[in-house]
Amino acid sequence: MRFSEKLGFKRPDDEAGASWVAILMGFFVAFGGVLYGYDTGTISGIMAMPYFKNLFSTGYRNPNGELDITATQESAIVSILSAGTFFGALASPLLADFLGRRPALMISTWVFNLGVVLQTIATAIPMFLAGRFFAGFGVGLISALIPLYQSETAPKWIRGAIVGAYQLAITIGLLLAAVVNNATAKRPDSGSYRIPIAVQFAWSLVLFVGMIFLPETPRFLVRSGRLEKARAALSRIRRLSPEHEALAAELGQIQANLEAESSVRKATYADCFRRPMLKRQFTGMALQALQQLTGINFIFYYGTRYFQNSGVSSGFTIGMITAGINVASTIPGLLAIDRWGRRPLLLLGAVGMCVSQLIVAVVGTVSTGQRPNGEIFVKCLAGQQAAVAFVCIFIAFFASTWGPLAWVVTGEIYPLATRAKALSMTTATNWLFNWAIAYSTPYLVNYGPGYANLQSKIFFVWFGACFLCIALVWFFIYETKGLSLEEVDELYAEVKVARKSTTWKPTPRLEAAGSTTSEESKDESGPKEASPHVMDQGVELQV
Ligand SMILES: OC[C@H]1O[C@](O)(CO)[C@@H](O)[C@@H]1O
Repeated sequence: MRFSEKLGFKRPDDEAGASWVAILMGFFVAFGGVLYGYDTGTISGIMAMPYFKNLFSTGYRNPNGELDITATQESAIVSILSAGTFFGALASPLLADFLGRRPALMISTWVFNLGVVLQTIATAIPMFLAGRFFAGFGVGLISALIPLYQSETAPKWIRGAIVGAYQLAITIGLLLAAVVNNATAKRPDSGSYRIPIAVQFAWSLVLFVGMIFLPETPRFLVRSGRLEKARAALSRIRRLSPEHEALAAELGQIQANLEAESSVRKATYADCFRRPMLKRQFTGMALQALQQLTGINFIFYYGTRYFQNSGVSSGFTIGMITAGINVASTIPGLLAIDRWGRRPLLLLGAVGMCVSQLIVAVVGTVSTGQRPNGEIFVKCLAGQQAAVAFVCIFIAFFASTWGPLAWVVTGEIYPLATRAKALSMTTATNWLFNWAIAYSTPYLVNYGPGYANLQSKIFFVWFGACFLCIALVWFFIYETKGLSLEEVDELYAEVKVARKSTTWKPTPRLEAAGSTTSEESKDESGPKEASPHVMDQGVELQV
């Protein structure tokens, strides 16, 4: 029995050539998620480092009398990265379609490196902010290009796990950030924060060097009219000679797919918000917005400082524990996605997160007090420890469900006609809310004029959002486990109530009509020669 079969994946018998090269390629580029996770994760610890606070302070002293950065500066430093990422993600199609997926990825690593250099040499906030913006822009480009590269090269039967591996890499990046921060935090010099920043260069170098050896995607090469290069790339990926008939057949499929795509008149952005697409567009954007509003990044961006303020001895240690739980819990989630299904997992995750956040909010609030100068003190250490434990439980629920599933579900609910546009908007929604949380939480949490001083009560906000997560899944998430993209279209057309989708079975129409085999119909890259649903969708959408 193959290793992949032991893990529950089933490779179709008729798949041509080797799949391990494509799988390795997919997993290798997933490594780019480390840049994303590390870059977003490192800042929490950096802002808590005494050397950093001293160097970048513009004279403000915190309630403990230490030189510090203000909440306004803190929010600018954290959120400018997400702003850069938002624009980077939107700009990615320009590079990817013009130069190709591979050069686009390689260039992105250098945009990122520019940001790393600026942050490392900065001694004042404006240059540090510029560095964060460029690093963010690079991460935004990479965050959109990696799933694109993966989807154009991954074998269909293991694509979910490969896309999920990208989320796993994000969590590994967050963990690496916590470990490196922890290792340097006690240094008395500028190395305390400069080393964690400069280290990112290594991750981006790994991606850059790796990309030198990986091929361009055959799909992009066909699209840009370079058939012979596409044949060569495919022959490398499938381990078949360029003359092999299976290779010619696959190239033919790619061409037929592209022709089917271009025969559907391009849908506009406005079409995504009209019936029959409106429900799916809303579902995807709400899913991504709520994934952020669960409060996950409050923990990863501000966790170290928050736990320090709450009197729990080492915020850095807790940062490592939370990041470790995040990685470990993502793995069972990936293995469960194609077995349990999307709806049960998302529902379980939403209920688990909701209960944990409520407990953290109540226990965290009653076990701390605040002095008139704004300083937080611990009234009940056991209560604080319990709150930290429930933060960990919350992370485990998030990482095994909403973390990967937000990407998996948004990747599979859109029809070919609107898919690229719909997806770019849902991804941008994730970054927009990421930014909003990074920007607003210091104002909401901290003490001082103009600040809401919510402290632990902020967890009531995340609790409210997790409650909305339950409602979203119940009323809007359709079960798409094991369905091809065409069947997902059929499902949305036939089933009006989301919870009834779990008992829906696709009609065997495609097989009966002989237009495609059952394995072909599961190809997420879209229908082949007879592409009835693409055409149906084109007519249905009036595009
Ligand atoms: O694992 C946590 C990480 O996952 C994401 O939500 C992306 O899916 C990030 O915004 C967050 O930092």
